Amino acid sequence: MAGIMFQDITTLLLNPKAFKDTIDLFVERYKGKNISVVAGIEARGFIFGPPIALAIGAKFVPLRKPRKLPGEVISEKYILEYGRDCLEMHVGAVKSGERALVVDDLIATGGTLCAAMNLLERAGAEVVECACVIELPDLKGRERLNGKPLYVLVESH
Ligand SMILES: O=P(O)(O)OC[C@H]1O[C@H](OP(=O)(O)OP(=O)(O)O)[C@H](O)[C@@H]1O
Ligand SMILES: Nc1ncnc2[nH]cnc12
Repeated sequence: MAGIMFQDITTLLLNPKAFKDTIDLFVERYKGKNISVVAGIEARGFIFGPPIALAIGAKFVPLRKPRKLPGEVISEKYILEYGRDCLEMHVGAVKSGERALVVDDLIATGGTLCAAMNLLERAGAEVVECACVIELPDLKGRERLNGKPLYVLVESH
């Protein structure tokens, strides 16, 4: 993609110690926080979300691109650094009042995380925090999260 400095997490996955250390940092932060839902964003949030969910005893809820989930869904459209897209979540996956963590690999403009939080909040969940491995702070994605806390492991300028 012309003009985009693509941040690739696949090299991290090739190093089992680095991958485990990454997951452990999130698990240390979120265990014992009464979080019952880890929502992961397709596609790269599906890599980091499930191991965190298993370690803290939460269910994993996939937030998917359109027309991938077989059941009834709610949808949120959003705009990102290189186009527009939409996220969907199964109706009934999350109950009203549940405490949720949203996980993705990276925040750029924040549009994706904003759409994810909207889906969870429409289902009545309380989003406790968003967690990403990488933040691109120059794109000011944090400002689109309506004051919701965002935890990241590294910033890339
Ligand atoms: O903060 P934003 O500007 O919304 O961008 C961040 C999103 O962009 C990337 O996913 P992408 O939409 O490229 O999809 P993919 O994971 O399926 O490759 C990344 O994994 C985040 O989900
Ligand atoms: N620069 C970037 N690198 C990787 N994933 C992205 N998603 C949005 N912007 C991105």
